[in-house]
Amino acid sequence: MDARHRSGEIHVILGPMFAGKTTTLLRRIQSESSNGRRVAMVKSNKDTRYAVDSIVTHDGAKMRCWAVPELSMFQPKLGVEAYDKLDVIGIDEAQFFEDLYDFCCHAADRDGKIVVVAGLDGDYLRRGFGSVLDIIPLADSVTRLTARCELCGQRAFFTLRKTEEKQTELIGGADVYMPVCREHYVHGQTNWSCNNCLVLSEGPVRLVP
Ligand SMILES: Nc1ncnc2c1ncn2[C@@H]1O[C@H](COP(=O)(O)OP(=O)(O)O)[C@@H](O)[C@H]1O
Ligand SMILES: Cc1cn([C@H]2C[C@H](O)[C@@H](COP(=O)(O)O)O2)c(=O)[nH]c1=O
Repeated sequence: MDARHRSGEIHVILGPMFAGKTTTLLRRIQSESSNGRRVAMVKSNKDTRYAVDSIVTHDGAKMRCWAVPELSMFQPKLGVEAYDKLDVIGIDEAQFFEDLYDFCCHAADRDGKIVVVAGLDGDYLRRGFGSVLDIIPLADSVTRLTARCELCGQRAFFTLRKTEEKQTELIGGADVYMPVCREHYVHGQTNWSCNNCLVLSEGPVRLVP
């Protein structure tokens, strides 16, 4: 059946860095493809860490994708005919797309696509990242994955930045970030502010050389 004639779906995969979001996305897209669905993957062209035109997990699994600055450019880049034939669209690094909400709405509600979205729900300060949290009310399913705390092995819910850069967007991997549990997130900050309180802590870990 043509995708336009069935109702679409939106599935969202969230979590800190190293939680397996991209791995889960790739598996889902590969499984849809094995079931005969026509699939395409898209990521932000801001992320050139491992490859320009592939989505790559931290342990090296990869799949070809379209890299675009904004999702509105996906259909023009792919071509209208190819877009119309698609059943499933996988989006990685969703936090970098400002037009995520509109794209997901149109793709699922209007065009009948199954959209699988992977991204960071929070930035290094644990604030909502980009438009990722905005699409939760649109979703059929939301899966929040956890990583392993790099300092104690407990479940990690947060991403700690190891460097002193302050801008929200800073492309990087294990050189810049690590997954941590709540305790090590709090103690890993040399100073941080929350709800107007400032805590100065030396903590057990020294992150900034
Ligand atoms: N601290 C870490 N540094 C580098 N790789 C890690 C670390 N923790 C986990 N990994 C690897 O990363 C994989 C998950 O990669 P990926 O799916 O790309 O995660 P995400 O997209 O959530 O960042 C794990 O299966 C593991 O092999
Ligand atoms: C926490 C945080 C992350 N980023 C960047 C760092 C990476 O390039 C991506 C996340 O990639 P992953 O597939 O989830 O491992 O986002 C950022 O720019 N700002 C942040 O606060």
